[in-house]
Amino acid sequence: MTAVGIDAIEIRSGKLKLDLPGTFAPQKGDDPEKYTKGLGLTNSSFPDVYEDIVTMGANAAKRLMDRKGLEPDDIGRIDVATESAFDHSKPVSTYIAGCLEKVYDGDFVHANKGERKFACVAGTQAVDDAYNWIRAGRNRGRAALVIATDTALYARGDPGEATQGAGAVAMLIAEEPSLVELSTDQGYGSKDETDFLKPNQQFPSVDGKRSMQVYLSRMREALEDYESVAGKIELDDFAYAPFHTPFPGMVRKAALLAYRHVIRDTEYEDDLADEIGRQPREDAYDDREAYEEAIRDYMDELKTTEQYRTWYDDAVEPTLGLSREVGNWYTSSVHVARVSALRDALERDRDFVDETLLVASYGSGAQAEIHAETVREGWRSEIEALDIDDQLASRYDLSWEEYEDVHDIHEYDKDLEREIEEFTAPEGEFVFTGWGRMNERKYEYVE
Ligand SMILES: CC(=O)SCCNC(=O)CCNC(=O)[C@H](O)C(C)(C)COP(=O)(O)OP(=O)(O)OC[C@H]1O[C@@H](n2cnc3c(N)ncnc32)[C@H](O)[C@@H]1OP(=O)(O)O
Repeated sequence: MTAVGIDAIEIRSGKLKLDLPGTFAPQKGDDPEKYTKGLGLTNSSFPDVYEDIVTMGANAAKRLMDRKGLEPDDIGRIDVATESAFDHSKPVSTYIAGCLEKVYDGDFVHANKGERKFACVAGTQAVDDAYNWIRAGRNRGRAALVIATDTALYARGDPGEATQGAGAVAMLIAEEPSLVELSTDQGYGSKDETDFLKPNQQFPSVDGKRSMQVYLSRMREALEDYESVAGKIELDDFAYAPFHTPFPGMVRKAALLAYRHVIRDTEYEDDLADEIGRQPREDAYDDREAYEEAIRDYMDELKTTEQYRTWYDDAVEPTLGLSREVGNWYTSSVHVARVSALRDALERDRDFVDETLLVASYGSGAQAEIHAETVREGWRSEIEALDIDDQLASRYDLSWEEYEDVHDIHEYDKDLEREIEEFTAPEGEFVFTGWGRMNERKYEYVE
């Protein structure tokens, strides 16, 4: 079977940053370590006044197309995943295609365009759609452009305000990919939940604590479903496990739960038995409450063991590198985690071809998806080509007053937008220039 997967990837960060321990924590009267140690975040990427989901997505896509030497005719499909759309009818992919057509000779007239919605898991779903389109033989030799893009902002004062972010990831899905091959084994955990939603509003309604529980429950179901098709997960089979990362502290919880599940009835559990005992089994307890308390005690001990720490430090911690610096990017967050893992492999000069990643995506509302990917020959040059370090280093560091000014314009309030000056000077990029006659948003390319 011809390999299908991610051929190339580009990341575009918002050009501003909010320093969480330095700028945000003092204003909230919080200990800075709540952010750096508790949530695991140092900075949030933030969009400048001329940036939004279209500009970030188009800028990521343009860099990808230029680097890979692609013309519009090479692309048969453009799918955008976002939770931050500003239109209920016209998909963001049409705006992004319109931007790209300003700078390329050809056009995307014969490309199928769409928009995927299921909170943060939509980015992975769009990758799946592209994969299925190619597998079905409907691509006519062309590749798919998948763009996950979000301005992940919360209402001022919401606890989620600490986990904001803004950025886009563009991925080229193609046959014989350079970066990773996707496997057909997938597991899902999906239920109707009311934990995080945006009913006709740009900033979300969130039950933060509940959303964390829902994340863990759906992940467990997805893991069980994955094992039902792919067989029991062996810890040593996976080099890294990138998770959807709203904030690294969430992944810390999910990884511990996943580890407990995976080692049950294995030699890893046996090896730990002398130190912390065996995992509680439900049938040994009179009621669910006592069982759950025993599980919590076991997990508290498990996370301190050298065996667990070693696995976590090798397979999970390296996936969090970029997230700590950029915050939650919703639909692209798990794709940023994958890049962090591959960057770690590069830094450590790992011989990495044919290694496997276990990728765990999640979207509120709620659905988790878990699948495996295999690293391909071209991974090293793809990861070396990223310029994300330069982007992060050149972000404009917002003061508290500037943050307060700029935050609300990304709720797409037209009156506010005219009043606020940009913080950075655009160069060689797509920018938002204002609203049109039919309330459409307008864009230009600035040389
Ligand atoms: C959108 C999605 O992807 S859904 C899945 C995840 N959900 C979200 O991201 C929803 C948006 N986020 C939120 O609503 C909020 O940020 C929340 C609910 C996650 C956390 O908000 P708060 O209630 O303000 O934070 P909380 O008091 O729980 O502190 C966060 C962590 O920092 C720890 N902490 C607090 N102070 C400190 C400190 N001084 N030093 C070290 N750690 C600290 C807390 O113990 C907690 O860690 P724990 O959960 O392991 O105990």
